[in-house]
Amino acid sequence: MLNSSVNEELVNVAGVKDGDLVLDIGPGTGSLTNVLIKAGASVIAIEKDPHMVVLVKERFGSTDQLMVLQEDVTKCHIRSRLSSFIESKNSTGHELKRAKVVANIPFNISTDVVKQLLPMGDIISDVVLLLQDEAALRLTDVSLRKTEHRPVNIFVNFYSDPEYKFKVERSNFFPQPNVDAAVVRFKLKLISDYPPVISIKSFFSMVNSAFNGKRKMLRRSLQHICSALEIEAALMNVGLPTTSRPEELTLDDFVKLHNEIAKV
Ligand SMILES: C[S@@+](CC[C@H](N)C(=O)[O-])C[C@H]1O[C@@H](n2cnc3c(N)ncnc32)[C@H](O)[C@@H]1O
Repeated sequence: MLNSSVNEELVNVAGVKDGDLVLDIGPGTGSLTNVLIKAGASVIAIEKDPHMVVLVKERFGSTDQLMVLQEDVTKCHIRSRLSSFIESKNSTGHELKRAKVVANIPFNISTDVVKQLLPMGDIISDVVLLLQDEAALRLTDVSLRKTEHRPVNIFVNFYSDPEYKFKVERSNFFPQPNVDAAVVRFKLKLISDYPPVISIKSFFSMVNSAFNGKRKMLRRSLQHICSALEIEAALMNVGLPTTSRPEELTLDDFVKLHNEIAKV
């Protein structure tokens, strides 16, 4: 990162304050980690590259605000790492509740990381990421109604309130990538604020099946769940046309439809 103010803005967007617990994914040489530590946070950094791990440990050797884990974040058991850290801090008189995630992650793992983190609202309050601009727009724009974008939008909006914060031009990076980046914030919902579905697992299974039959009417793509007539009846009962296609439904429509089908 050539422009260090971008790291400061990431930390500001997350509202990091003294005593917060922050997960930094891919600390690299530690430029973002440094801003987090200066803001007074306790930082858990997960870094895959052993050389970077050595580098970042050397850079912050004298601080007890940093724990570096040499792991691949997509394979890491983040929940147990965070909860055991919170428990051990709280046993020494702290009052840590939920962690924040602030990270400048490689673009190729961003969707996996978003899918991994958003369902952890019980233990994480905010996820602030620097993403490829196109991915940032796709994940946060609730008005997008393109078939290929909708399943992930249903997922993101089920678990969080997403917000596109600002664009970061490619000239801020070295080597310069051939795409721009953007900062996004996901405010994670507590479990009690999730849309009221009868079963989260079967809800997402239905959403995914609906979109697997791209541009197909739901009465056809959901036929493995129940008959076309039953799907048509469920659509009518929730106030939707019997000819509805998945890209025409909002998150709320999917929730109502799932709960209606579950009664069958
Ligand atoms: C774009 S650099 C970020 C550097 C740093 N955060 C900064 O602001 O200067 C990405 C870092 O993520 C690390 N990384 C890549 N894939 C990873 C993975 N699956 N798990 C953990 N770290 C990963 C890389 O080794 C690299 O250090």
